[in-house]
Amino acid sequence: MKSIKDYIIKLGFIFKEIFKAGSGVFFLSIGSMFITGISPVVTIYLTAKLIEEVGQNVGNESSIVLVRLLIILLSMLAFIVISFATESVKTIICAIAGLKLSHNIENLVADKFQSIKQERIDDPAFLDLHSNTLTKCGSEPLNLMEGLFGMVASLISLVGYAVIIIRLNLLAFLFIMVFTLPIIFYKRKFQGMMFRFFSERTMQTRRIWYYLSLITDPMYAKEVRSFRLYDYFRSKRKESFDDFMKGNSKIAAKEIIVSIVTCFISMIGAILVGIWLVKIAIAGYVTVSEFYLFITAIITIVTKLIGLSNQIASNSKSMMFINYIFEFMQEKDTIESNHLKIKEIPVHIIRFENVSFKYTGSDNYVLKDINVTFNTKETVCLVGENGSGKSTFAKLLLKIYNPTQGRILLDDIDLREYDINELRLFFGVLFQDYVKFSDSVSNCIGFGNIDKIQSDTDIHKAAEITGANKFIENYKNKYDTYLSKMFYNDAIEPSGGQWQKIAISRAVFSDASVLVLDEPTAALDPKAEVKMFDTFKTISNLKATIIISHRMYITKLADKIILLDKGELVEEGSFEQLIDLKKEFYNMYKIQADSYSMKLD
Ligand SMILES: Nc1ncnc2c1ncn2[C@@H]1O[C@H](COP(=O)(O)OP(=O)(O)OP(=O)(O)O)[C@@H](O)[C@H]1O
Repeated sequence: MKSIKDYIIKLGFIFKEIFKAGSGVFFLSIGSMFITGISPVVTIYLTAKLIEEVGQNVGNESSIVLVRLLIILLSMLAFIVISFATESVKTIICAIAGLKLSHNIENLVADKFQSIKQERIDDPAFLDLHSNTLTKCGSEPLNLMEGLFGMVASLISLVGYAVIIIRLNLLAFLFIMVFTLPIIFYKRKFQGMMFRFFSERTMQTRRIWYYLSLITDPMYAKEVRSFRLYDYFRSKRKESFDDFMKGNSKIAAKEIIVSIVTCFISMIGAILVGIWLVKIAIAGYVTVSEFYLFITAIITIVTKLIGLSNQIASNSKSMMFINYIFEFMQEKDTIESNHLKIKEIPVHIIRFENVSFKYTGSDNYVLKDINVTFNTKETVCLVGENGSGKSTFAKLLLKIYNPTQGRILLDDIDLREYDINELRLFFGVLFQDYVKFSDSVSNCIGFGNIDKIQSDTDIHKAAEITGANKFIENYKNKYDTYLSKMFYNDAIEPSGGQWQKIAISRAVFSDASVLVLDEPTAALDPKAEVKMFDTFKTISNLKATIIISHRMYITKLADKIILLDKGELVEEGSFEQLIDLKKEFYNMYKIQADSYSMKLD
């Protein structure tokens, strides 16, 4: 009962979306469904009528007879033309509305995706669902609608044929029906098996796609070619694909055999009833035109029933795929947000209180019992070895993840109490793996604050602060220059360091109170790096800045340095304090300083 209700709810959703995409499709499909449904029955009925009329009027060439025959003939043709025209228009309208429907459902999926927690996005099981949803959300809803209307059309035809056969003999009809039951049952069963196979192999399918992208995506071309990896990834893809096909072919082979056998079984009913019909026709119990009508109905009803079994199976498969969309839309692991606004005060205090964190699926704590307080007048530098947890610290502060234990407080209130959008405006960020947008320079910087993306003066100011203006102004179209050659031939591909300066400009352009910069100088040349040091001085005078860096000289900027080691906060204080402490920070600083004081001769 629950599953029927569930089915109806899902169908209701799909039909609502189809209606939104184009009510014309809906009504045309209903019209076409009726015409397609009754058309074959009407055609054989009119043909039988024509045979009967011709038979009764052999030798009678009166104009009344000729007109009557002509009317029957024209009715047949008119019906064929109308059904063909409706079907053609429906196909065209469906193709257009199908695009719109796919687009609308993709948007719903994208809206939902935006609300999913990062922890869940990191989960491979979620990536399976995500991939299944995205690959099916475009095509399956329309497939289901067309399939259901097609099924109703077949049922209408079947009712017509059933009426004809029942007029002949009810038992003959039941006899035919019983013999077609196996094919309907097994077709549905195999579609279920195929669906389960595809579901279980989603990760393998993703892997096949992953290898394809490695060998075809321009983004990977340089590295794959330089390391001569093409053959390796191609063979890995083939290996995965062959294994996938082995499983797929096994089910398909079984399905072919069972289809042929059940098809023959269905035909047995029709053959037996046909033999009986021939016998009663020879005995003179039915006329020639009735014989034509009945024999055509018997043969066609079986082919229609076989067709219906395919439709039922493919509709149930579509519905199973559509379940992915529903499962995705019902994801509960969404980003929580409360309503609290951030106070408008000159200095905010941020406090990590017994914060520990481990990533989903991992047993290891990446941050362990962190306690630290800093305020937004301070410039904070986070240092530590690779993997010590610096970026994770920043991600918790940005509320991309929540602490596994402990709390992060902003002005003594847990970050979880705040409106998430307030927090997103409060913090500006440069991620280590920042995005290189394919867009104009102006937008690439303006994305730092979408609400004032039109403000060219502020965009230019941000680029001046970071020094990005120097190379931007050399571009022919200045700030209107398109970056990355994804769409335009005359676009510019900035160098690694130039991209980094654009990304820092984006963070600077944000109206954030606190800037979090993760490895902001990693791609800069030595001269640019020294200049960027002055830039950070300027930025940190303008707003609170948290810098994560392996460049120890940057720590001179800091009011507070936090040193992490294997997820633990091991040292904390001003530059002078930590140097005087002569412990780990001192050692790290000294190693780098010594390595830079190389003799020039
Ligand atoms: N999404 C993730 N899922 C699971 N583990 C992760 C994830 N991101 C990072 N880690 C693990 O967390 C640990 C800390 O990583 P993090 O990126 O915070 O270190 P880091 O100090 O910023 O390192 P680096 O200086 O190399 O950038 C590492 O062991 C890393 O493997």
